[in-house]
Amino acid sequence: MLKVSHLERTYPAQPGGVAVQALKSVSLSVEQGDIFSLLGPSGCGKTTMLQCIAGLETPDAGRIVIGSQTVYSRDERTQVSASERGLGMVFQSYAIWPHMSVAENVAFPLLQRGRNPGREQIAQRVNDALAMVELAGYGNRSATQLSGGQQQRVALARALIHKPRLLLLDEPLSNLDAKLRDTMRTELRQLIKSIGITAVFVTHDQVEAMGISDKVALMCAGKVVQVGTSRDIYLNPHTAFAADFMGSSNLIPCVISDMGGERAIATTPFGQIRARAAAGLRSGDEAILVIRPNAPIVDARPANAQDDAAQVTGNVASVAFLGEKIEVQVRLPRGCNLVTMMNTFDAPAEGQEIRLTLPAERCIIVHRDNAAVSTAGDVKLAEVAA
Ligand SMILES: Nc1ncnc2c1ncn2[C@@H]1O[C@H](COP(=O)(O)OP(=O)(O)OP(=O)(O)O)[C@@H](O)[C@H]1O
Repeated sequence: MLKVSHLERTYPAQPGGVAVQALKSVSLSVEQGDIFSLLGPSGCGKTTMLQCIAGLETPDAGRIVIGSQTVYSRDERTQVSASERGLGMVFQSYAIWPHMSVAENVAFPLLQRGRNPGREQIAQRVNDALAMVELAGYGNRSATQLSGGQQQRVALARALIHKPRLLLLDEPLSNLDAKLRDTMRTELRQLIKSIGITAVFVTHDQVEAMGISDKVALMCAGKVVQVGTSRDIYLNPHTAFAADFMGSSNLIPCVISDMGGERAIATTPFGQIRARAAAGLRSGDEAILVIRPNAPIVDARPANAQDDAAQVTGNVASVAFLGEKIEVQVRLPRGCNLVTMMNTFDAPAEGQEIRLTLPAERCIIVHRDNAAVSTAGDVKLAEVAA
């Protein structure tokens, strides 16, 4: 449905500033009917990407194809205008007009284009769009009489009124409070899926991306660094950045001391750990061992994993109460802290000795990159190598 190839966009330097390379040869493709998220930290290029797809920003190079239509190609000198791309957009601010009724807000794009389709047809299309977002019967209300979540649905109805082939959403939930955001995330996914439209969704919130998307493109500094389902990126990150941004992780510097078949051995400050390894790593490489907080099994040894699970012993440094779960920091040998999640009812005492089993299939060795190695204390890689 959408294919972006080698897209480049550099914002020219402002007086006294430097040029910003916002997109560096970005390629991705989105399947028909998928909700596809662009996820990454602030400034990584998500909005620039979305605006290039929308035709609101002109790339410097590359190609964008929507359906079978090339809407931008530098080589072919093609540039289809935003209004001719057949897209619907929902922005962070919703851009709902407070002085208009719900129906007038939704009808706005029909009247804007200067081809007024006639009262009856407008009313029919507004009613259809409102029904799609489950706001049938709300047309005569003032837009200000709606809750934040309902206003967001009005914005969605307005984006759908032209029956777009692709829906673009730029952080559409970020103005809602935390609890409503959770509800709306589920609701928005159900709505988009029931309409059957393909959607590209921009967010910097990994929980939001995981909850709403069929696929995620993880972006960092103008590049797409990994594409996959949320589950795939969570379970099989390629880099420390991907592990750190998608979920939370213990990132431990290590050296790969053996690589055989599906398992590798990571030499870490607290011993040798068997783990899976990301593609492209070799024996002798300096790398990062990723241990998700929910990976260790506390004070237990799985009966069927005797040879494939390392055991480490440490002391409880701190216990943080988070409701259903508690976060336990375990101080391991040579200054390493490992964060693990435990059931609230199993809370250990601070200072208590604790034994962790680390099954190999739950640990993964990934490529080093610039992600902060956050939980490994002050251990230096050189020490590990020694
Ligand atoms: N009009 C502009 N002129 C100059 N630089 C810009 C412009 N728009 C964006 N940038 C820069 O381009 C880079 C990418 O910005 P972009 O808005 O695409 O990132 P983002 O991932 O959407 O960030 P956020 O999540 O904060 O919205 C940033 O360094 C930003 O400062």
